[in-house]
Amino acid sequence: MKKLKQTLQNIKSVDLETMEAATARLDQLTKPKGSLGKLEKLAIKLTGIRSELYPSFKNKTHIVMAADHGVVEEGVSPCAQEITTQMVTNFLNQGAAINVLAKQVGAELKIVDIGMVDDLEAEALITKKIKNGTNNLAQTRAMTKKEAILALEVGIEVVEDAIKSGAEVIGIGEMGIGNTTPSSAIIAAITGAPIAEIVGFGSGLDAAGVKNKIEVIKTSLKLNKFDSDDGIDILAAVGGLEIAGMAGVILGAAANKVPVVMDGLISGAAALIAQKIEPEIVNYLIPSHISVEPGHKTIYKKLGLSPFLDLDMRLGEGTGAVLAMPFLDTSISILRDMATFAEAAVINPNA
Ligand SMILES: Cc1cc2ncn([C@H]3O[C@H](COP(=O)(O)O)[C@@H](O)[C@H]3O)c2cc1C
Ligand SMILES: O=C(O)c1cccnc1
Repeated sequence: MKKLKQTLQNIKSVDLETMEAATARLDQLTKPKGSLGKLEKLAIKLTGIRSELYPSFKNKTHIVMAADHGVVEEGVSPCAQEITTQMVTNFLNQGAAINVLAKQVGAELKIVDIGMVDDLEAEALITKKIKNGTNNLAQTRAMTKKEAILALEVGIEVVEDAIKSGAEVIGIGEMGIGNTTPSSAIIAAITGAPIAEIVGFGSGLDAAGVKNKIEVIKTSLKLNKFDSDDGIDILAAVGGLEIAGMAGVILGAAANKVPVVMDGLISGAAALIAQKIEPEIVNYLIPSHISVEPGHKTIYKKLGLSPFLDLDMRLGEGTGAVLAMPFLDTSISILRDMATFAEAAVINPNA
C-alpha cells in the first residue's frame, strides 16, 4: 500500500506551458494549421508529459502481464486455460505476434507472470505472482482488495525498473485466457453501458457462447458488491491480476512522466481502473488501435481518447500498442524538423 500511495502522490499534472510552446511552433510550420491531425495533438501531448519541446522516444519497452482466470470454468472462452502458459512459453521463445511486432519497432519485451495458474521457471520471465489465477467471479470476488493492491504495486515496480533502465515510452499488453470477461465486467461497472452492447466474442466464441458470457457477467456484477467510486474495489470484485498489473504500470509511468501506449479491450479496462484511481493519468495515456471487441469504443469514450489505427485486430498481447509506438517519434520529428513559414520563405496563410 505504501508504494501505491507514494506513486499516487507523485502523479502531477502535465506541463501546459511546454504544450503551448509546441502548439505555437506547430502553427508556424509550413502546412495548413492542424493539417497533420492526430499527429499534431500527439506531439503536443508528449511535450506536456515530458516537459520538453523535443522529447526522445527511441528507448521503447513493452510490458506483457500474464495471468489466469477462475471464471473460465463458466465456459466464457472458447480456449483452454493451458493456452495462457503455452503462449507465455511461446513469448519466451520469440514465436508470438508480439515478439515479431515488438522486434519490428525496436521495443524491448518484458514478460511478467503476475498470476498464472502454472508456475513456469524461465530466466527471461519476470515472476511476480500474486496468486495462481483469480477466483471464479461468477461465484465470489475475483480477489481480495489486498491482492488487487499488491498486483497494482507489481505493475508499478516493473515499470519503475524499465524506466530506470532507460525506457522513454511504455507499451502495455496481456495474456490470460478468459480475460475479455473481467474486462467487459469492468467496463460495465465503470461506464454503466448496457452489458449486451459491450460484450464480444473474445478469442472466438459463437453466438451461444456470447449469450452465456453476457449472463456470467451479469451474475458477477450482481453477486459481487462494490463501491463504484473505488477503482481498487471494482478490480477486486470483477477484475483480473494482469488487468491490475497493467493499471499499476499506467500509474507508475505517469508518476515518472513517461507515456504509456494502450492496446485493445483488456488494456483499456486497466486504463479505466487507473483513471478511476487517478483521473490525471489520462494525460499520460496514448491510444493505439480500435479493437473489434465492441466494448473498446466505450472505453475510448470514457477516457476521452481517439485511436490512431483501425486494423480489425482483436489479439491483445499489446500488438496494437507496439504498432502505434513509432507515431511518438514521428510526431516529434514533425515538430522539430519541419521548416517554419519564415525559415522556408513561404507565405503564411494564417498570418
Ligand atoms: C493462441 C492465442 C493467443 C493469444 N494471444 C492473446 N490472446 C487473447 O485472447 C485471450 C482473451 O480472449 P478470451 O476472453 O476469449 O479468452 C487473452 O489471452 C488475450 O490476450 C490469445 C488467445 C489465443 C487463443
Ligand atoms: O481487444 C483485444 O485486445 C482482444 C480482443 C479479443 C481477444 N483478446 C484481446
